[in-house]
Amino acid sequence: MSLVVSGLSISIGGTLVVDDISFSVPDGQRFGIIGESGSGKSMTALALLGLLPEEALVTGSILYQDRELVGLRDRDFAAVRGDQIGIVFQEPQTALSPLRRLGAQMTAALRIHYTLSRAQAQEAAIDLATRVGLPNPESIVRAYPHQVSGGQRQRAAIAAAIAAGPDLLVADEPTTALDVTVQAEILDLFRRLSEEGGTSLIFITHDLAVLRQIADRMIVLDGGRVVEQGSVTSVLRNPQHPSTRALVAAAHATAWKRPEARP
Ligand SMILES: Nc1ncnc2c1ncn2[C@@H]1O[C@H](COP(=O)(O)OP(=O)(O)OP(=O)(O)O)[C@@H](O)[C@H]1O
Repeated sequence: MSLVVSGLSISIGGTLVVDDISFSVPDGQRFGIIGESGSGKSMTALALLGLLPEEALVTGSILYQDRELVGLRDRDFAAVRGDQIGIVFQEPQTALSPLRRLGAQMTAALRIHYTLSRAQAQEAAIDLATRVGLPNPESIVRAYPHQVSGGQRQRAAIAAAIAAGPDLLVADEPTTALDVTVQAEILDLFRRLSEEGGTSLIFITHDLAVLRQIADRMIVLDGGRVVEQGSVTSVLRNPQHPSTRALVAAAHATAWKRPEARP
């Protein structure tokens, strides 16, 4: 079992934003966390990555490959991030500096762990660009973020997240800022990466139509609590909680606009 979260609670400034949630993600599984805005999805993701605001109080347990992450020192968490757990955010701009070439950014995590010559770094960047389906890898690694499209920036951010070969990728609304066609391509990429590399994926979204394209199992968060869990197919077929029903209705309402995303 790659990740086991038990009784995780997070409070910030005395407010409980994540309330006693538990879930587990076996090796290689694609797992969805869904909920309306403010339900605690991002706080859960940030807790897995040791990136919560300093004033956050965390209790419970996050076991990753049998190692307890709650209470880990910043320095140790930094080693886990990138190396064992990769992160992809909604806005590739958050992950990518506008001032550095894509190739250097894609290989940043690698260069923390290995001393690479210029030629080796270049080769690794081209290899990563190829793996994430960037066009003309040899030239795109020399481009700056503003010189490529939003979808290509997200591919580069994904390349940076997988560079050091993490066993788990956490993706927080990674397709929300993209148009529907590009969104579908990025979902394909996540699926391919997890199938080829056996990487587990935690995919966070408010959109059930997106989630059904990528995840096998899921939890639904509402007010910081898990209100429903199970396989994506069964939750879609038979939603129990009112907030899950609202998510299903929203997914149906947008489905006519995007036939490939029909729930
Ligand atoms: N830095 C912070 N300090 C205090 N409260 C915060 C902070 N960041 C988020 N919160 C609160 O924590 C709760 C959970 O927020 P979180 O960002 O996890 O929700 P979310 O489900 O990811 O929403 P969204 O889809 O809008 O990103 C919200 O009520 C939010 O207002």
